[in-house]
Amino acid sequence: MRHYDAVVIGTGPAGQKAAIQAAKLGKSVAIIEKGSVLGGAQVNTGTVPSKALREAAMHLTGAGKRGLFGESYRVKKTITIRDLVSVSQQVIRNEWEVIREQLDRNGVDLLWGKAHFEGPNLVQIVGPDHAEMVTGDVFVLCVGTRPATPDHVPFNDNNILTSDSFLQVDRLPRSLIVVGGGVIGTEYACIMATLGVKVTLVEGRPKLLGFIDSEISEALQFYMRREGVTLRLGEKVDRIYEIPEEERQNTNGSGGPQVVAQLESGKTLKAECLLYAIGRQGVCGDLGLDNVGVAYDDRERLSVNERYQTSVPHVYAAGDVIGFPSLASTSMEQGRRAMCHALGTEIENWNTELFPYGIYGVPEISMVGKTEEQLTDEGIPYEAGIASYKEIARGQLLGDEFGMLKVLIHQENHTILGVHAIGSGATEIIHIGQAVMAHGGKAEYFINNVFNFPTLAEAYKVAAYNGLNKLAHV
Ligand SMILES: Cc1cc2nc3c(=O)[nH]c(=O)nc-3n(C[C@H](O)[C@H](O)[C@H](O)COP(=O)(O)OP(=O)(O)OC[C@H]3O[C@@H](n4cnc5c(N)ncnc54)[C@H](O)[C@@H]3O)c2cc1C
Ligand SMILES: NC(=O)c1ccc[n+]([C@@H]2O[C@H](COP(=O)([O-])OP(=O)(O)OC[C@H]3O[C@@H](n4cnc5c(N)ncnc54)[C@H](O)[C@@H]3O)[C@@H](O)[C@H]2O)c1
Repeated sequence: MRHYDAVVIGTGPAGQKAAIQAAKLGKSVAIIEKGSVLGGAQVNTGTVPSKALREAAMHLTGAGKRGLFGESYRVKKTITIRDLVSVSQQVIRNEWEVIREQLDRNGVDLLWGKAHFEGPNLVQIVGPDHAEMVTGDVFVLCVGTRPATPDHVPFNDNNILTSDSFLQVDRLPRSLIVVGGGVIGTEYACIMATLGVKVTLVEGRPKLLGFIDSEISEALQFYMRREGVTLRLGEKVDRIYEIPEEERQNTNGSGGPQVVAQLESGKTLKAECLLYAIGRQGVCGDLGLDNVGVAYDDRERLSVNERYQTSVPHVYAAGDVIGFPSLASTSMEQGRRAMCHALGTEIENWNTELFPYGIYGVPEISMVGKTEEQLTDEGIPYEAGIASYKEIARGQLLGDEFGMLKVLIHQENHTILGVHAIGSGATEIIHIGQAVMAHGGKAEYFINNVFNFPTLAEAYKVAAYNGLNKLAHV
């Protein structure tokens, strides 16, 4: 039986970085994967395919360039699912190779099969054609999540779909109901609307993306409505069912409605497909955690302390399995930090407050730090400095007249408390604000330093002037 200093379960972003960190610290490490491919949700069903789909949609429809070339600008008249999928498959294959090479290069043992704890330090791995046992001193559980699929929704892989099965659909539906205005629902609603699909989004709360700054979500909602998306906010779905085939053919013909969503308010929505995206569910139930003494909640997720340690000291967890924010970006860093602590290597920064969020809707959104609502609730005095992309030469060059950057500035000491961006490059330029915040920088930093011209980064300077000018008049 092989013994390892560290054993990681799951090859998603959390697991990859945990395993490589152990190898870099000179430890023997194994990583276990139950699927047939590497990379978890990030590479196969989540981040990469959805972003590849978005890039393809943006490129093929010319969206984002319409401010420059006119509303009717379109690169390709008819877009097939093949156009979209081919881009995504190429990127996914490349990611598999990159992960494989990184693991090999660092001497991480990759063990294929489903991991199951047989004792506190003993794991059985059952693969497609073999089974083996390994022991480990420390474990990092990075098993991720799967889409929540409540029993009352008749999922069928054809027209009532989760975000996993949505990627397998071989046609572009003419109409789509999206249930859930969280990150997945919002991103796919935007992508599909860009492709010309008639989208209706139902969200139980009064706004999309509950955790983002309200001004930004209002701007997003305005843009989505302008692109033809119907938003049913503050509404919940009561019942979802397929229209029987006979009725469909008799009344609608092909491409017509196939699915009905009845809302609690009494409204009836019909569309060719429905995407159900109301959150994700853990997969800890069949890990054998009873044999270790680690408990999981009713959604099969794990609780950890600030060092990513479960209630059993040698067992750590990172990534989606520990809940919010459930991002590939944060999962990687959680995995790395968990492994460092497990192997007795302290790292300097345990701060999670500057973890950024990137939401790849159309338009793109990003944030770091506090929202206006949080600052108000916490009684922190601030002023908002705003730059509209209309005032930025690069915004004009890109044809993005809609974007904006908002910098929240402490009223007294002028430190930066939060940065919120919507529009082209939002997920990139956010890191400028993040770096300044990490170093305790003030709004004056943006005024007193020169930025390349023309860049979107210039928006920081304009926002800082705007905020400080307002403060001068307080
Ligand atoms: C549609 C969609 C879009 C997304 N877009 C973004 C985005 O743009 N940016 C972003 O930052 N995040 C995004 N995310 C979130 C991101 O994909 C996840 O946060 C990330 O993949 C979580 O990483 P993880 O390592 O925790 O788990 P996962 O990536 O889920 O990987 C877990 C791995 O563990 C394996 N596993 C599970 N149980 C066992 C077992 N018993 N034995 C062996 N192996 C096991 C699984 O097979 C899987 O490979 C998106 C998610 C979705 C669904
Ligand atoms: N760009 C990114 O970083 C990215 C992209 C996609 C997904 N993800 C991650 O994937 C995870 C899952 O995303 P998600 O969007 O499925 O979940 P979520 O929890 O973010 O959002 C679910 C939404 O559904 C709503 N809802 C719940 N029940 C409802 C009902 N019956 N009717 C109408 N609305 C209802 C909730 O109010 C909530 O807004 C998230 O944690 C997210 O971080 C990240």
